[in-house]
Amino acid sequence: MENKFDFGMIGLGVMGRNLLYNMADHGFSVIGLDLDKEKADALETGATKGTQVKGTTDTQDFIKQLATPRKITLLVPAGKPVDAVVNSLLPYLDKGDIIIDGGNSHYTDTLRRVKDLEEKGFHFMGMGVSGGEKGARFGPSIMPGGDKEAYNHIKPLLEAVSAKVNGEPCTAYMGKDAAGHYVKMVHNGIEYAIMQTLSEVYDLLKTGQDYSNEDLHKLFKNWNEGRLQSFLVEITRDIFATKDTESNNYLVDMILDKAGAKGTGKWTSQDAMDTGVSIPTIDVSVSMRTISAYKNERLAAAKIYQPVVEKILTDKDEFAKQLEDTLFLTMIICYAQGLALLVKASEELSMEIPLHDVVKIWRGGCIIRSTLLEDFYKAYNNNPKLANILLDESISKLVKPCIASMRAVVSQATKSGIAVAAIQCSLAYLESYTSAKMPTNLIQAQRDDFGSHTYQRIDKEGIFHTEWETHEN
Ligand SMILES: NC(=O)C1=CN([C@@H]2O[C@H](COP(=O)(O)OP(=O)(O)OC[C@H]3O[C@@H](n4cnc5c(N)ncnc54)[C@H](OP(=O)(O)O)[C@@H]3O)[C@@H](O)[C@H]2O)C=CC1
Ligand SMILES: O=C(CO)[C@H](O)[C@H](O)COP(=O)(O)O
Repeated sequence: MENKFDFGMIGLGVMGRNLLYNMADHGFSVIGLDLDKEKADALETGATKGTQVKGTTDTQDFIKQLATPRKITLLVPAGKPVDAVVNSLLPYLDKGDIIIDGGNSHYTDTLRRVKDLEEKGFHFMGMGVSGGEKGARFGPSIMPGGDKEAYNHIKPLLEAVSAKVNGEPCTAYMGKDAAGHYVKMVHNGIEYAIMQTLSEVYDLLKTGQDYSNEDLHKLFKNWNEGRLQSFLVEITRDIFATKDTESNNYLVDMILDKAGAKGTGKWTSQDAMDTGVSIPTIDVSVSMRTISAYKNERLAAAKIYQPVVEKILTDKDEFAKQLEDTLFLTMIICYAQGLALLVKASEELSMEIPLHDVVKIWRGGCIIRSTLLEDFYKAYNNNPKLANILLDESISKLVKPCIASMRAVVSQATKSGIAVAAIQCSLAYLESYTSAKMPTNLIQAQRDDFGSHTYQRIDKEGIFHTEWETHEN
C-alpha cells in the first residue's frame, strides 16, 4: 500500500513553505498544495535532503495522499481565501478530518467556521503563528485554540516544530473556540505598539540629537545586551547597520515613511473598545501608521506650518539612559495593555485563555519575544488571575524607578516638537491606571447636566440626578 503523508499544508508562500520544511525536518512527511504551479513544483527542490516532501496543485490528489484523520494547515491570506480553500476541500474530506487555519484570521471568522464545519462533521481550529519567515522555518511561537480533540492530534507536531526556551516548547493550548486567533491578534497589537515606541525613540535620537546610523546601531546593540533584549530591538539594531545596494546610503534612510498594515492591530483596538478595555498605546500606534500613510497631506501641512524641531541639548549619555528607562517602561505598558485585554476578553467570550501559558510561549520564536516575558511568566505563576501585570509587586519594582525618566523624555519631546504618541499615551495610561482619583467626577456632572445620565456619590450609595442651574456670574 502507498505511504500516506502525515500532514498537509495549503498555501506555499512565505509562512506555509517554511513551516512545511520545518515539519519535514522534524521527521514528518508533508504534502503541500498551492494553486501556483511554480510554487508547488519548487517545493521538493527546496527541502532538506532525505525529508519527505511533495508539492501539488491538485486538491483531489492532495486529499487522497493524506493519512486519516487528515490534518491540513492553511497558511493563505486571511478573509475570503480561507473560505475559498475550505470550500474547495469539503467535497473530498471525510468526517473527523481536521483543518487548522494558521493565518491571521479575524477571530469572529474563526468562530463562524468552527460552527459551520462542526455541523458538517469536521474539526476546524484557529491557530496563531508568529516568528515571520525565519521563525516558521526554524521555530515559531504557535498559538492553537479551539477543538481539544483535534488539538491532541496535532500537539506532538506543534511541540516538535515550535521554538524552545529552556527546553520547553513555545506552543500551548490557548483556550476554547477562537482563542488561538484572539491571542495572535493581541500579540500583533502589542507588536504594533512596541514598533511605534521604537520609531519614536529613533526619532528622538536621530532628529533630536543628530545620532548617525552607526551611533544608533551601537546604542541599540548595547541596549539589546541588557534588560531590553528582544527580537524587535535586535532587528532594529541590525537595520541601522544595513547599507542600501542601490545608493551609498543606509537603507533605512531610503525607505518612504508610509507604514503598511494588514489589520490585526486595528482589530485589537476595535475589539478592546467593544470589550471595554483601555489600550491607548496600541490604539495610538494604529493611528500613527494611518497618519503616516497620508504623505501628500502631511507634505502640504508641513509647508503651511513649517514645524521647527528644537535640538535636545541634554547630555547624550544622560539622555540615552533616560531613553533606555523609557523604552523599558513603555514595553512593559504595551504588554500590560494587551494582556489586560486578553484577561477580559477571555472572560467575556468564555475562552479560558491561560495567561501564564500565553507569556510562556511568547518567550521564544515570536516577534514580541523579550527577556521581559520571563518576569511576566513569574508574575502569572504567582497569580494566574492577575487582572493587569502592573498590579504585580515584582513588576511594580521594575516600573517605579523608570517613571522619572519617562516624564523627562515626554517633557523634552514636547519642548522639542517631536511626536512621541506611544510614549506619551503609555505615561498617561500609567498615571491614570495608578491614580486613586481621576477627574472623571466632572465628566459625570456634565453628563448629568446635559442628558440626565445620573451619577453616584462618594459619601453614600445610590444613583442621583440634579437639576443643574446656570451660574453666569
Ligand atoms: N509573513 C509573515 O510574517 C506572517 C504572516 N502570517 C499570516 O499567515 C498567512 C499567510 O501569510 P504569508 O505566507 O506571508 O502570505 P503569502 O502571500 O506569502 O502566501 C500565501 C500563499 O497562499 C496561496 N494561496 C492563496 N489562495 C490560495 C488558494 N485558494 N489555494 C491555495 N493557495 C492559495 C498564495 O498563492 P498565490 O500567491 O499564487 O496567490 C500564496 O502562495 C496570512 O494570514 C498572514 O497574515 C502570520 C504570521 C507571520
Ligand atoms: O503576524 C505577523 C507578525 O506577527 C505578520 O507579519 C503581520 O503581517 C504583521 O502585521 P502588519 O502587516 O499589519 O504589520
